[in-house]
Amino acid sequence: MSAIDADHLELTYADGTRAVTDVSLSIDEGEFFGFLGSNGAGKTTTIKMLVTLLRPTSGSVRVNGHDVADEPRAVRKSIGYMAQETSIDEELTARENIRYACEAYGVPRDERADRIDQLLDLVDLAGVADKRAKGFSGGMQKRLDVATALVHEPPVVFLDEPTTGLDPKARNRLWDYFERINERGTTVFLTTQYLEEADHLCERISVITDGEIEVSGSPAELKSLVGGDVLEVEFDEPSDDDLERAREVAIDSALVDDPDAVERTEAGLFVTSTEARRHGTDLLVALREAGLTIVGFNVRSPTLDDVFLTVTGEEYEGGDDRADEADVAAATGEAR
Ligand SMILES: Nc1ncnc2c1ncn2[C@@H]1O[C@H](COP(=O)(O)OP(=O)(O)OP(=O)(O)O)[C@@H](O)[C@H]1O
Repeated sequence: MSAIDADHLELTYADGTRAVTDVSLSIDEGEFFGFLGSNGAGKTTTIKMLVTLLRPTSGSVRVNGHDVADEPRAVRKSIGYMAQETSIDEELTARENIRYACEAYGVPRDERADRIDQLLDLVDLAGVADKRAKGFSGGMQKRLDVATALVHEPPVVFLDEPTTGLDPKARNRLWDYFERINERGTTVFLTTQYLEEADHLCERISVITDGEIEVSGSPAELKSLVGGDVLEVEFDEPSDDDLERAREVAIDSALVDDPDAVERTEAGLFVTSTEARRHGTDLLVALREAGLTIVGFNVRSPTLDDVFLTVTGEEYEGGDDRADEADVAAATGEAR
């Protein structure tokens, strides 16, 4: 059985915005699934339909075998949802927050104490269980958020940008918990601003643009769409004319048969080619002969950022690695 089956979902908001125009998904039980798209592409709207918070304008969804329109309560009981906004109460302690979630999700009374202890352990908050969440770092609050979404041991969890704004260390810790949950058999549906996060965690990814699924596949399958390795070349303070001349030299080179494989960057070029490793130096020679001064070059395997650029023609927005300064400070304090 699929954990999530969405068939031609559409959603138009009351003001006429067609946020989702065609989304079909089939996600297996136990799969770690990534849902990627630029800001405003329709990710949150899709998630909200899957978790029963928005009724599709058309199309149907089944989650854990239950129809979202006909059996919303059964769906809600079988999922955990970590929204972009935190759901924790800062005035309560970590333990009280989880206890409150147990009550809300109807966890049987005699199971609650054990469940709370297990979850505090799972997200490494046992040591601060009786401290108020107000004093927690951003990373600790997110971990508490994860715990509250898991109290009823749902077979499917939805994580909407769970690591946004966290520093890399706090993000890495959360990745561990997500992997642990998934290893226990939980299906995970993740959206993220960080493509490296999707690459690290997800078995399969769908990319949504303008409300429609553009492409789906494993990270390796998606990377193969880029069409080769990427040769990055950087010039010494190039003018616009220099960059244009360099682009023409690259397009004329034996490395490239499609002009779209050559991308201008701020100070150089990205050239995608299956021959980049073997014959990249020929291009460097040609560029030098054309009078360009090369100050750096590198051949690398494609990343999901390259996939996004190839598939959508745009750079992935939101891949901003700067964490909140307050978060970094708090996380550093936490490490001491
Ligand atoms: N309540 C609403 N009423 C009208 N339009 C909306 C509403 N909520 C979202 N939208 C619009 O629908 C489109 C999709 O938004 P959505 O929040 O699903 O995108 P997203 O991919 O999750 O983006 P983000 O990464 O910014 O959260 C956008 O154009 C957005 O402005």
